[in-house]
Amino acid sequence: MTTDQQWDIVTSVGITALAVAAARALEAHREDRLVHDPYAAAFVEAARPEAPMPTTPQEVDELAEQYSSIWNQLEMDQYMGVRSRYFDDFFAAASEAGIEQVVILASGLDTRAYRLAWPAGAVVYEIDQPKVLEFKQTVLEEQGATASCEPRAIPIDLREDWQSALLEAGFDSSAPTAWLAEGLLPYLSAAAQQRLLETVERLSATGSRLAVEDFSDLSKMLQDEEMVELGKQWGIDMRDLLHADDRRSAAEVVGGFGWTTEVREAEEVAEGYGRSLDSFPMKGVGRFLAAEKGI
Ligand SMILES: C[S@@+](CC[C@H](N)C(=O)[O-])C[C@H]1O[C@@H](n2cnc3c(N)ncnc32)[C@H](O)[C@@H]1O
Repeated sequence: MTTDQQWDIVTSVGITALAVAAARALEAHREDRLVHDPYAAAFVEAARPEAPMPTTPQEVDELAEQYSSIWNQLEMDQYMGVRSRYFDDFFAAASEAGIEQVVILASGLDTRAYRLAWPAGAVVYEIDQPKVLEFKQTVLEEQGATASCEPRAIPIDLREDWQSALLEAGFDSSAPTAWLAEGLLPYLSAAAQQRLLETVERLSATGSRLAVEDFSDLSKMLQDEEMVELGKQWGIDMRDLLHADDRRSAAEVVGGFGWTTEVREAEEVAEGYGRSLDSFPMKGVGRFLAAEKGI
């Protein structure tokens, strides 16, 4: 991103959060679904984006002519299902290990705070832009959503001093934390990504865990005309929004802090869930990192 502007749920990078919610809504209709997000479709319905964002297979069919050829080719929902499930499993394992403090960086319309079973006493901090979180809260209230954790919204830009905002909201840096950065890093410059990971390291007690959707080569994504075309339909210029500058992977950075790291290719993770990403255009680009801060 080239400017420090604010955005809402239908503009700039905000609309990518809506698109991800639409993909999760579609996932819920699959017989072999990997996640079920009961609120995803309601977000799309409430936002009324100008670009069509199908949330049911019927809508995909209806929009086939003008839109879904791209949607289908991208197989976005296939990938999002895998990605969502992988990070759901990450949190299940963290809860199992006794971690009760969670921070979701760039939470967007992620509803894990509401749809996952959390241990008693768990607190889930969600950081994103103010208007995105405001929209999310309104829809969740309309839906009567309840959570088994205590969700705490931190409305701030992640390029600003979010550390202070988090601490002011009650974050305990002496307790182990489970962190997530899903669908975030491409929207940060290399320098902002580095600062973000340094802040995570600074705030993490021993035993903390971090999961990241990492990318091997973002420039490959930007060379994909269909991806860029899809962005245009959403009113965004992917080449302006995404940073393809040279950077160290998140695994390299946190590995350098002494964390243990496990990196898995998205295709391999998908196979483990019985799903193929063979025709996914970002093939070989997406990977998932799970890291832990040891003693
Ligand atoms: C593709 S969406 C992913 C949302 C969510 N993590 C998910 O997977 O459903 C990208 C999100 O990153 C947020 N985001 C991007 N840059 C940000 C920044 N500098 N500060 C706060 N949020 C940011 C956007 O507002 C948006 O919600």
